[in-house]
Amino acid sequence: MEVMNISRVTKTFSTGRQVLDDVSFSLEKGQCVGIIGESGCGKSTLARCLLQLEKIDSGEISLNGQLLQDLSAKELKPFRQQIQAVFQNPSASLNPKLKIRDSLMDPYLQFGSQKEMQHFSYTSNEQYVHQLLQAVELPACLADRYPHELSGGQQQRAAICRAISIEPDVVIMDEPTSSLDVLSQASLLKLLETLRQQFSLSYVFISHDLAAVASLSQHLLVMKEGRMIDAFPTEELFSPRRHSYTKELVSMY
Ligand SMILES: Nc1ncnc2c1ncn2[C@@H]1O[C@H](COP(=O)(O)OP(=O)(O)OP(=O)(O)O)[C@@H](O)[C@H]1O
Repeated sequence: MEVMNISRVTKTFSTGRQVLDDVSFSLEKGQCVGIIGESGCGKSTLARCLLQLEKIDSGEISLNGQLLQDLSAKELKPFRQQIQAVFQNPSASLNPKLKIRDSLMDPYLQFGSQKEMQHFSYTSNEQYVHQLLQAVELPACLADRYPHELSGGQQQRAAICRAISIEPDVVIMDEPTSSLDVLSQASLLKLLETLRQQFSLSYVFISHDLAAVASLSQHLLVMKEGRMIDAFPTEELFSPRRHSYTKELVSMY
């Protein structure tokens, strides 16, 4: 089942620079689409457009069959609980002034009480936060700490925890492992895979790290200068039919 569809999206900034040019792809429920490309090719802009944090010039972005780009902020609100984000820097998701428990409770207080949850249950804040931390393999004692009292890996787990706390359909991840050391990256990728399977999450995983993207994704899209120049199932990454630029990226690993 398709959860998200992106069709012929273009985006030009006020500087006159066209950053996205005719970008199309779809995301199936429970699957991960990986988007790879070098710095400046438009990956983060695409993530921001998918999240409706940037307006697109033309094309269509739909979530569960609903076109998003023409909705007002008020009309978008019900869709905000279906699509969540994880960014490279966990501080984009975790308020430094809030204890982890309060950051984790925030999406539920905004949206969760209106939504039937399949995997988490709410009887008290304490019990709900405990379940959330357990899902991302963090000890319950971290609930009472502030973000700066966690390691980088723990902060990113808490950011992921917040993103999945109201069981969204789609999680857009922009370089979620890039700020971490190699060991923390590997364990975070393993956790993301477990969560995808456990909660039937659909991911858009954006990174310049081909190995990370390929390890998590069922489908890969290659971006260059704002365009999708190659798209294929991950098992065909090494096929001789790949675009010359994809082969170049592969040869760098
Ligand atoms: N708000 C903005 N106004 C004008 N230009 C922008 C804006 N945001 C991004 N750009 C430009 O758009 C291009 C694509 O940027 P973007 O951040 O989407 O690339 P990226 O592929 O995510 O790069 P990186 O991997 O380095 O984060 C860059 O040339 C950037 O300078």
